Amino acid sequence: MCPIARTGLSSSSVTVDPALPRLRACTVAIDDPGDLLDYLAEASDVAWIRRGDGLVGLGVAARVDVASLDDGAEWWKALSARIEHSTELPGAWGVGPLAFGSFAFDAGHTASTSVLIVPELIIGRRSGQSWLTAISADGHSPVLPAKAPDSDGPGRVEVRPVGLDAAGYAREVGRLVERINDPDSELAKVVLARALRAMGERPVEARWLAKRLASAYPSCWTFHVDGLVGASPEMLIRAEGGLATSRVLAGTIRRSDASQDEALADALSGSGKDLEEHEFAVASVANALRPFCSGMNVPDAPFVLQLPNVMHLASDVTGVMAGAFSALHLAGRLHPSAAVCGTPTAAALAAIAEHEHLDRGRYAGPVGWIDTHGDGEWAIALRCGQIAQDAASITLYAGCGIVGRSRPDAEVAETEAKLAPMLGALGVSPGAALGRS
Ligand SMILES: C=C(O[C@H]1C=CC=C(C(=O)O)[C@@H]1O)C(=O)O
Repeated sequence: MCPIARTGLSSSSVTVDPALPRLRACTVAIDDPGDLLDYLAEASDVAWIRRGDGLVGLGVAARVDVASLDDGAEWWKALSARIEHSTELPGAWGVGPLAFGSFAFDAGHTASTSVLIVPELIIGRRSGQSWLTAISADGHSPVLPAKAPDSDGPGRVEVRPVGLDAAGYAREVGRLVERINDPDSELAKVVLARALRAMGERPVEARWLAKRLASAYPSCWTFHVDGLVGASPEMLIRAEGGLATSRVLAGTIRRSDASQDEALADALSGSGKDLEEHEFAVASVANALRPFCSGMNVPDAPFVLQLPNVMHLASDVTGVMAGAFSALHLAGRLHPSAAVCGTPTAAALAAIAEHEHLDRGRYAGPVGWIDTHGDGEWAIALRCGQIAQDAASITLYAGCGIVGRSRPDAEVAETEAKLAPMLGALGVSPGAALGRS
């Protein structure tokens, strides 16, 4: 049995639902367990990996479907108050009992649920320190399980559009550009997405995809929660000990070969159309975060973030929190940012519903984890796909910010570049999947 030495969170001001379980958590330091993704075995297991470090969660100690980020924040706050935690690593950020979650982009326009999962066992590693946390009703001690065996992957994969095909997407981009340029319209930017369904010869497995994504896109946050798997470059909100950080991306150029990188980076940072897209995204995040901060740093100009497939204009917005705000509470204020929705928000949401012809599900919604102190990391679920319940297929998504100067053919090409990570992880050549040889 794991001795209970201290509790995880003060329960002041939390209304405790008696239906919530009482849980005991025990954290122990361990030797390096190797590749964390090797431990993923079941579809309910969760993962959060960057540069080889991170977290995997196995089994389910508690799970809830919630209607909103705020409902999720309340549920976790109440459950946290019922978790007793003993730990060999007191004070270490993100170490201990956690909830992992994935939220729908627009709860009002989707058949998808939003979910929070508290795993029974968390295996973590950060900066050379590894640990195990067990969470259960009886407070048993954590034990490192055997690594799960590798599968053969999905085999031959067939890809088809869901909703709009490339020509339909280009047509809707053209219509949006006309609307945005109409002097009577309040619309300034709309992020329009498209989707592909990839069907495997064998089941599509999160672990297979996550391992390939984590190795090909190490600087991105590779995630898996409830069938949503991807490698996102965009951090909606990271909360650590009173500091809030958001990595805002908008404005994209496709990479070709390394000899072109400098010219491409110059072209991107000098592109008026991309800078306009980016400014809307930064303003939406900075304005939403400001009321919760006593001080903020909003960069005057973006830097160029280089990924294997694309370059993005990027800004790291930081703030010192003016109170104890949880990462999920802040995610609820920031989502949907103009990086995935548009400006102004309500008009952009309505335009998305009208022009996109797609249920986004959890694509472009927050995905991440939260600890019992309210700290955590919530990325925007981009460069991702949702595995079907029967694992026979995965739906892949990509979107682009449309402004008055956008060109339909260039936006189609940009969605193709953004689909490349998931297609590559599935072993499909993006050219073949998109009807180009
Ligand atoms: C909406 C997506 O990307 C966003 C993040 C970075 C750059 C973007 C852009 O340049 O349009 C998008 O705002 C996506 O990947 O599906």
